[in-house]
Amino acid sequence: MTTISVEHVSKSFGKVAAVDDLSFETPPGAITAFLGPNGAGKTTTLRMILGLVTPDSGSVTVGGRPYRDLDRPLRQVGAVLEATAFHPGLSAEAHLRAVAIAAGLDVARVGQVLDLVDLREAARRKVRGFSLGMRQRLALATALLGEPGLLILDEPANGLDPTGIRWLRGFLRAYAVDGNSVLVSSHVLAEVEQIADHVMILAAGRLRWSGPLTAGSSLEELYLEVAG
Ligand SMILES: Nc1ncnc2c1ncn2[C@@H]1O[C@H](COP(=O)(O)OP(=O)(O)OP(=O)(O)O)[C@@H](O)[C@H]1O
Repeated sequence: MTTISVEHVSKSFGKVAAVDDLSFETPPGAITAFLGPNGAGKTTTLRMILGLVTPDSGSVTVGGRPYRDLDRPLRQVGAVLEATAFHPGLSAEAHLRAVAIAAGLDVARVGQVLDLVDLREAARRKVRGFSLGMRQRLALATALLGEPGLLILDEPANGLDPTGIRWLRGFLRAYAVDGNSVLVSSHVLAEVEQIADHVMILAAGRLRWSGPLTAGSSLEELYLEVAG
């Protein structure tokens, strides 16, 4: 069970306090949504969890250890951050094979993840011709290669068509039901209401609200009250 633990974390860029004394733990086996206005510090926090940004103070661990100290990170954490870059001249399949080989994962997993994200038919096409939604699916396939217990997704529904959004919802629910954890950052409150078990609302780098989503109460009202 891979839990994220953030303890008294702060990060400034020059005079901007992007994250200010932030503490939280993600509940295991659940879908947690990370919400907040533009510039609230969500992406900075996700990047600190993944060891891409170093906090000025505090501690960030995944399954009890800093991300950079994980022995086989792709087996523990799958991440899709914004603007995921692929080599445009590679096919989806070649991209996935390259990542699998580099990470010491079984290449047989490539076919499985292509099926999981429903990209099998486009597997041999060059990524340069992929739509935004297809890129999202490929990014998710890449994140799933190591069968991680934790998925971290930044705006995963961005670019997906309505069928794709429904598919993503079902996929993430099944993934969480299997005992895995999902942390998803989003601005689409209607989508979050349908998908999340637990919500964290960040504003100006601080956690303003955290708790389970309760049926019948309006997330939009709560969000506007807390962060608006
Ligand atoms: N590399 C950086 N250099 C300078 N400032 C940065 C950097 N990264 C983030 N910031 C600043 O830190 C603050 C938090 O940004 P962050 O991207 O974490 O917000 P966010 O909640 O993800 O916003 P959005 O919803 O718009 O994606 C912003 O004021 C942003 O300009």
